[in-house]
Amino acid sequence: MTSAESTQPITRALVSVYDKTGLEDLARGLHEAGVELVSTGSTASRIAAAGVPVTEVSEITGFPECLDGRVKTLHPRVHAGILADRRREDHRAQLEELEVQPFDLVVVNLYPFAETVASGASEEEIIEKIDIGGPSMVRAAAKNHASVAVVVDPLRYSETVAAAKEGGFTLSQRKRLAALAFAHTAAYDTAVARWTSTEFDADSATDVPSTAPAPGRRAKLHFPPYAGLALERVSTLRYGENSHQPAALYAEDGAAPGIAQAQVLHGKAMSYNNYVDADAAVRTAYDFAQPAVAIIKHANPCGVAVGETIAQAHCAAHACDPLSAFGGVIATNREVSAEMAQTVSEIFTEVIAAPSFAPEALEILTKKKNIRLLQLAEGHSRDAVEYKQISGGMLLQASDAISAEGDSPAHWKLAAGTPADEQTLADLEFAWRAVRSVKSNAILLAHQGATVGIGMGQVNRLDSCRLAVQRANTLAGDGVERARGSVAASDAFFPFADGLQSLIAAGVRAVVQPGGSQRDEEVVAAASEAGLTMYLTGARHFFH
Ligand SMILES: NC(=O)c1ncn([C@@H]2O[C@H](COP(=O)(O)O)[C@@H](O)[C@H]2O)c1NC=O
Repeated sequence: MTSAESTQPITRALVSVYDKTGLEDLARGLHEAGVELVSTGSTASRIAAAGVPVTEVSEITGFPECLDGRVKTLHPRVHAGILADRRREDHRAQLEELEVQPFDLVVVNLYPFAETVASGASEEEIIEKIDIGGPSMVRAAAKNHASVAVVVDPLRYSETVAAAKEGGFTLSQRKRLAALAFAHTAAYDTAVARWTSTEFDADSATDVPSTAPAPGRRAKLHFPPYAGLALERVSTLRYGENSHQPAALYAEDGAAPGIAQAQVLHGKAMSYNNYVDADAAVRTAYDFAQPAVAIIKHANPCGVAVGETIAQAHCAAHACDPLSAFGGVIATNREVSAEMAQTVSEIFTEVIAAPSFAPEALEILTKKKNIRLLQLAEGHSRDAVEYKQISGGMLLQASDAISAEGDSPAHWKLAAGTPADEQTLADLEFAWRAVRSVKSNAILLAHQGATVGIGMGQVNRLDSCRLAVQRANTLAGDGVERARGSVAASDAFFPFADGLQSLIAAGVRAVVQPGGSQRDEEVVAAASEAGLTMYLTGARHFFH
């Protein structure tokens, strides 16, 4: 806005709001500014009860609000008053001829459609909460921003009153309000279209999977013909993956609270890569019921561990690969304690993402100006469906998740060797949960609830096995061969026995893998011959 811009005085306002927050103050303020108020049913009652003069919309239309509120403002006397372009002589003349008085301001907020769906209401109740008259007025006013200001958010009432008292909004302010209003109705309609597409167009929806699901996994998920997204910018970022890529963070309307909704408690602004790694780290840590820590570099874990305490889990995760943990992104599934904070304060760390930080932990960590502390939103979770952009479109799939039933050892099949003892089985379960956070092809070696060697992102499984062994035996830098006596998890089946042979040669004593290869027999025979315990899960956890 430039100071030279002229304003459009506000003399008459149409107010129709479901959410009555701040309504009395708005009405009083507008009245003090000399604005005449016109309003619908219960909005008008609230304004009148506050002692502010108001005209019922039915007096203007000469038609009663009817059909349980389905028709209130849907009338030419209302819409002509909003849509007349007052810059045009012919529009002004028509208003006069039709005896329609124009509106300068429209204040509307809509029926709570998404909230009604989320509440588990019946179809009938949900349908009644599809607002028709509200979006019509909002869109009309936004289109006619040349003459009308539109306000859809109670947070803007005080600036609206201030504008009314100072001669109205400028054109650039009205344009900005119009853009916000169109975004508001677009997000509203997206929610309605997604719901109707899911509920009413189920016949053309695709059901997945076509094969029988593993135990505990979702049998069916609808992919409706329409899957609109409403994204709202949270912040612009310094840059994207690289410094020549401009970037921004958006939050999805109606999504489960995730990393996009987390709060930065301390430190510099989060970068694009920080967000990507924090998301991967939290996904990993939240796969465990016990206190767990994941340390991530470039979207891959360089250490994952569980422990009696979060500090123990952190020490064990860090010990896996201290070299790579430098500059890492850490996530916990428990409050960060003072003890953990003390240890982390001595290691260069980019981000700690956690459900909460103990006050003493905050005191220690906020002394480090370069570390970012990210507090996860209450009820942090992942959406049931995930999106992956490809050129020209988007792939949607049910999010991969650890299933309490399907991924539990109770459902595994012993394919080779003797049944694992309790500790070995616990380590195998830990390794199986952790491996799903490693980019494929993934081989993960673990011992006593901690990773000891991770072979990530290789284009063949043999290399992943070799990498996991080599990293287990060298990264701690103390000459101890940590692969020996460890257990291994493989995110997908072994297509040949060679990868498994390299694990056996390194002294791995038990393996968990999905099975299902054409050469399973060969792989199982190699395990049996080596006296190796091998479990088959029947489920795969590729991660790209
Ligand atoms: N049908 C109509 O003509 C109509 N006009 C306005 N509304 C909505 O009615 C609500 C306000 O109604 P009330 O003032 O009665 O609480 C607002 O959320 C507004 O968006 C309407 N309701 C739904 O479509």
